Amino acid sequence: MTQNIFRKMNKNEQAELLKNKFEEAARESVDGDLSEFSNRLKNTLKQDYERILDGNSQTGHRKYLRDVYTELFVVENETGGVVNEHEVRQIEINRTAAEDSPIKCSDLFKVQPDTGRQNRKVLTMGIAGVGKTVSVNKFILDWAEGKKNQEIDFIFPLPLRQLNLVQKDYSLMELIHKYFFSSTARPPLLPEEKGKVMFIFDGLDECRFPLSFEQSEKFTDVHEKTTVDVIVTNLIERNLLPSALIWITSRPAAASLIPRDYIDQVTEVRGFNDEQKEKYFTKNSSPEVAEKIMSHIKKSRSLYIMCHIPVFCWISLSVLQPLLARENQNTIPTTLTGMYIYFLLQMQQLTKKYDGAVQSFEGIVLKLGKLAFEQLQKGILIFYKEDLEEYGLDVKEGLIFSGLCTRLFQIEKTVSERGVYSFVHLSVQEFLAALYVFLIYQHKKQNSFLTPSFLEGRKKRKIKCSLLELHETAVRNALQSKNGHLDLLLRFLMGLSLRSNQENLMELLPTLKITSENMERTADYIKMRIVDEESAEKSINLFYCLSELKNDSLQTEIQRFLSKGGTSAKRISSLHWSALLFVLMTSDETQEMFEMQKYGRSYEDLIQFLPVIKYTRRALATEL
Ligand SMILES: Nc1ncnc2c1ncn2[C@@H]1O[C@H](COP(=O)(O)OP(=O)(O)OP(=O)(O)O)[C@@H](O)[C@H]1O
Repeated sequence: MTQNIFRKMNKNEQAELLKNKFEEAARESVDGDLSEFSNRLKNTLKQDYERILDGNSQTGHRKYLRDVYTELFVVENETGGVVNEHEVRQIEINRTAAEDSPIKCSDLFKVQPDTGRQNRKVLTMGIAGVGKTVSVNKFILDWAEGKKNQEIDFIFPLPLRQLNLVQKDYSLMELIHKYFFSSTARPPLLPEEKGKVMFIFDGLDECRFPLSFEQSEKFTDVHEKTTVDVIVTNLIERNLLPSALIWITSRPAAASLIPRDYIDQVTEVRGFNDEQKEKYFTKNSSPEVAEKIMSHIKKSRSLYIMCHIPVFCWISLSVLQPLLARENQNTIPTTLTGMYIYFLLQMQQLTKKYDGAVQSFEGIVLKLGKLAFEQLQKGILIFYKEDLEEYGLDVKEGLIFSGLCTRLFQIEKTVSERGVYSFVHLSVQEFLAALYVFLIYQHKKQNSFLTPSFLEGRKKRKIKCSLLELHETAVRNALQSKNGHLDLLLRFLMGLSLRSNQENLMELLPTLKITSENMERTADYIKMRIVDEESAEKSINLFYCLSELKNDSLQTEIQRFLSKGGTSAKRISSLHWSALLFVLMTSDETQEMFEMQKYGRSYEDLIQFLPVIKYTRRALATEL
């Protein structure tokens, strides 16, 4: 009004001055607002992210992220190239190649000084328990504490696990308000400048709503209500808030849900390398304990390899720390199954300590195992209250919150106050699933892999099965699975068939009858399947199954073959050939360098050795 009056009075200069002052004040107030909201968000996130569910996630027993955090090995994920050098052809694959170079998560969205380019959308892949969520949490905490990436004004973490629970329609702004600023009357104005706002979608694999990219209509209004899937797809497609940065994490099997065109950079969390494993144990115990643990796990190749997965380090630490303190160290587990049996034993001891014998342990294990097995077969890894109730696990009566379950389960209360449950780790679900399959066989001689509809048609024939038949079905089912979702279950099932493991289980399940069946036929069946198996990953798993059965004859023969100089791999049988690949792929030496000329010199050999070449840092071959 004053401006208009000035103009009417022909005092244009004063009008202009006033206008400029007004605009400046408005700008300052938006900036002030922005930094106030940004600080408020930082405070909220700092509280939410300074502690993590460290493996075993009892409510109230979260650990400080900074206390447990150990640097992870993260790489840019592309394929390797070929380098020529003299008469030796070097094939550099993996880790050392430029495209596979290590990258820090905190640098993922930085402007690159040489090119001036900036990633706007990054997909970070990694297998279960490898540290994706922890990496995301560290990124958020570093930002919230003002340590890194301060050029970003707002970071909004929206884990898919939580978004699954949003059933009503919301606008993007309403969603942000609901999750992050519910205590204020209004949400902030989001800056439109490039790279100022960031959304993090952790756990794409847990997404329970459809993501349809190609057909979806462009949705551009941040204030218009819609369904959560439309918001997510349009943020990724850059229709909604095109200036925003997007970080998505996923297990590999689900990564293809987002077409690669929409992603600027793919990275992979590889877990801990050997040095980082050691650091993890030292940081989470003491140098003496860490040394003992390292020397124990190094004795068993498969445990050592598994420890590149942080969650497995956590399980190893929980199991081995008390065992190594004992005088009698003969009973310390050396196989995967042995480790998980001890893990369950510890859980039971803790349960007794706190709960008394409220529930029959066997009863709970069977219920949990049934849930674990049936849902694993369907690929479901997260559950709601109703899912648990279906298996007789009553949330209301507090069963789930008492002792054992709290230690095996992870409970997340979300904004909607609807609890989401999952096993502390997928491998725990796989172990309990295998235990269930084994116990059902023990009690009823039934094969849990056979569905009721399958059995319907065979009513008149005998339903009782032998352990060999059970093993054969389990192997067949695991080999048929495209994403390997039954691989670990199979390994545990084999391990559970061993007498020594069953003896340890007796402490947990006193009614267990020890099987005295001969495992030779199962081992022969596995060897037969190895010969026919084309996938390197699947054969490796079958070899691990043989290790769980403590049947290492093939490996010993191959080691002997190698120690004799191992020339002309061609003359060995196809079973031994697979064993050779397995031994090479799991040896420390090959990880560093693979000299192919020791085993073959033709192109056919090169093709055959590709799985090994993929695993090694440097592959050497003479001119082919
Ligand atoms: N960098 C790390 N330092 C210390 N411990 C870690 C680290 N990363 C992971 N862990 C341990 O491993 C557990 C699982 O990690 P995380 O939840 O990040 O795995 P993930 O890759 O997100 O797995 P999923 O796909 O199953 O969700 C953590 O609870 C923690 O105990």
